Amino acid sequence: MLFKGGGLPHESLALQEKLFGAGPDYNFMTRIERFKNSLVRVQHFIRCCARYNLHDHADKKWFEGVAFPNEVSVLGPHSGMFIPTLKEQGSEEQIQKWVPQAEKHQIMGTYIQTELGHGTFVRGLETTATYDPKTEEFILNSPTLTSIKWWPGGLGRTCNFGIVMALLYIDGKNYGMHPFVVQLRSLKTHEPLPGLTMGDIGPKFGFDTVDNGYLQFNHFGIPRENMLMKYCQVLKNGTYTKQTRNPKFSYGAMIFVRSMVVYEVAGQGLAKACTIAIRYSAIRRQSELKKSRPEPQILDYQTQQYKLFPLLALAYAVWFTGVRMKEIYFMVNNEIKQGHTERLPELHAISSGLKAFTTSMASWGIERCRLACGGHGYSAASGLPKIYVNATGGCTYEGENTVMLLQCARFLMNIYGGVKNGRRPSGSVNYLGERISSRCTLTSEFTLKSLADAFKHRAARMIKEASERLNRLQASGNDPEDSWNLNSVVLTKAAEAHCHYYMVLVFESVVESVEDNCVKDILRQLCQLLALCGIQENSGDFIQDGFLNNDQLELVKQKQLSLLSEIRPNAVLLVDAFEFHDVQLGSILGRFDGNVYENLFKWAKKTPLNKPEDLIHRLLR
Ligand SMILES: CC(C)(COP(=O)(O)OP(=O)(O)OC[C@H]1O[C@@H](n2cnc3c(N)ncnc32)[C@H](O)[C@@H]1OP(=O)(O)O)[C@@H](O)C(=O)NCCC(=O)NCCSC(=O)/C=C/CCCCCCCCCCCCC(=O)O
Ligand SMILES: Cc1cc2nc3c(=O)[nH]c(=O)nc-3n(C[C@H](O)[C@H](O)[C@H](O)COP(=O)(O)OP(=O)(O)OC[C@H]3O[C@@H](n4cnc5c(N)ncnc54)[C@H](O)[C@@H]3O)c2cc1C
Repeated sequence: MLFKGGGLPHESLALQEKLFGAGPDYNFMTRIERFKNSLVRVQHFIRCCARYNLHDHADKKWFEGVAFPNEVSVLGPHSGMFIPTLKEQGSEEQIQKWVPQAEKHQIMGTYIQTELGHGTFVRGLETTATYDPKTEEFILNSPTLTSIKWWPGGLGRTCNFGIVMALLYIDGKNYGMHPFVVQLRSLKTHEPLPGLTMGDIGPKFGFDTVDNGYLQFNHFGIPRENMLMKYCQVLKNGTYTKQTRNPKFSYGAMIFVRSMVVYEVAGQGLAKACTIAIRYSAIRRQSELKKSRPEPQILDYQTQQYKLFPLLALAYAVWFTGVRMKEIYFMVNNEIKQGHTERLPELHAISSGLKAFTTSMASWGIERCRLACGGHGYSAASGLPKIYVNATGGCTYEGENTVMLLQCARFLMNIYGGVKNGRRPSGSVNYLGERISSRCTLTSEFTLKSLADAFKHRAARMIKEASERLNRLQASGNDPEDSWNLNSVVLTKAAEAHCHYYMVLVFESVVESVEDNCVKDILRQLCQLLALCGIQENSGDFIQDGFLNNDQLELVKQKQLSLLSEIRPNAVLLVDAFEFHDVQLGSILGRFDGNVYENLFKWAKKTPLNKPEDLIHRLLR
């Protein structure tokens, strides 16, 4: 690991200092300036990776965090979607043809699926790719206004290639959604190719540094060889062949990004927000805790600890879960490459569920961190607004969270139904094969095992009840689709309970794996706090079937509050342990040196509004 801990080559830090610190500040730029500035940094990033022979993936990701603090550049869709899709869905010759160019950034690609009228419902997408055996071409077309491609990152001005998801038609027959490699712009002039209408979709809630764009096809021809043909082929004469029964292989890029989002977006975003809020809370002194005593650090108020320490515990939990999610993705993906696709449904379910669960929790948590920082939390100088608007996009892109929870619930219903027919579940759902014990083992010791068992009980019960309610709805005369919709709130909650249990279980396993007793004790406290807060915030789920009683809930609350003061001495160390460089944090409140006020004043004086300009003076006269 070349750069972990900030061993970044000096000039890159100098560039970052210039871009963020001494020079024009992101917060003082217009949207166009931010976009152009991001492109400058993309070029610098690519040059540095070549100059320092940066190939280790973790090193590149760390460096990306410095070059693009809390923002997505066009490298996101390019390396996060375009290249992985080529590798996963392309034939050997297609990989050889396009991947080297893409990895050298000779071509810049994006992933073009969503349309003006459809994002969630992929089967409702309208862009067509009609095969013409005479010219051996696919003719791409946007048949309606709602079929215009809309949202893809980098599509507006930057990317000259894209993977386009379109309905394949041969001899009038619709073969469904397939991926096509499409050159969008001339490699010489960078102008859109004839037959394409393209542009940027305009300002957004965040993502200022990315030109999310639109693309309208007007009978645009591409060679037959441009359909990605690892799993399905179209021969010259128009014959369609396929090597897989599972039509969802073409959805593979989405599983990859969902699996990565847990760590890269939710985990990193929440950990940064906790770092900023907890460091600032140790700096900020306010009000009077005791008469005639100096103003205390706001981190000494129990309410401030109650706001932030459960989020710190959650940040560690999402971080560990994100690492595990990546491990599972690469393991199952390798199995699929060997032809073993049995675990694809579970991978789809757990990646959908955890992507939804963790991005929702992280968005809520980042905003709570901002609120805990008072007025300065509301300043762009805190870095928290930018972290929030970029992280919360993860609740929508790569599958809107409600829909992703329903996908997870669909898998859980299938598994639960199978258990009733004698099938033994495995992996992340193995607990659904166990008898649900109604005996609660929670004691005042609150062992991690007993806490995990409580979440297991809650998830198993809610999945069982969702399945039984679905059956009752159907038995009372509703057709399967209406029964599903009338049960969908219960189903999403069952999916959340499953993901919550999964996250507590991962955290427990990490704590048990730690050998250093001091670290183990501190992480155990965080895991206990995570679980106790989960019980407190969802107490109805735990007392509904009598699993927990009021006395036990009182014990939960007492332990939760006592943990706050136990964690207080280590709180700053626990956020320092994330090892974010100041440039990665992008926050004056969260500076490692704690020198907040002097730098806040310096920063404010640089704001463009403070530049003496006749126009403003005239207006103010
Ligand atoms: C899944 C849908 C909702 C429904 O699909 P549908 O076809 O209708 O299927 P169903 O009828 O519901 O189910 C049929 C069966 O198919 C199974 N199924 C469904 N999907 C899959 C799948 N993907 N894989 C396997 N199996 C699947 C389903 O379970 C059913 O099985 P069964 O019958 O029950 O057995 C679908 O419509 C859908 O997916 N909708 C969501 C659309 C979506 O996700 N769009 C995303 C567009 S791209 C986008 O948004 C890009 C955003 C990028 C933003 C920038 C990101 C920056 C952050 C980068 C993150 C880090 C990257 C790091 C990279 C690096 O490390 O370098
Ligand atoms: C920052 C950002 C970057 C993006 N980048 C890309 C990209 O690079 N490439 C790309 O192709 N796309 C991209 N997208 C588009 C993104 O994938 C879609 O926005 C997303 O899939 C949601 O689809 P939609 O916008 O059509 O919302 P809709 O599907 O219209 O959803 C709107 C609302 O309806 C609800 N809803 C929809 N269907 C159901 C259902 N079945 N059950 C219950 N509720 C439902 C949803 O919960 C949601 O609240 C990006 C989006 C954002 C915000």
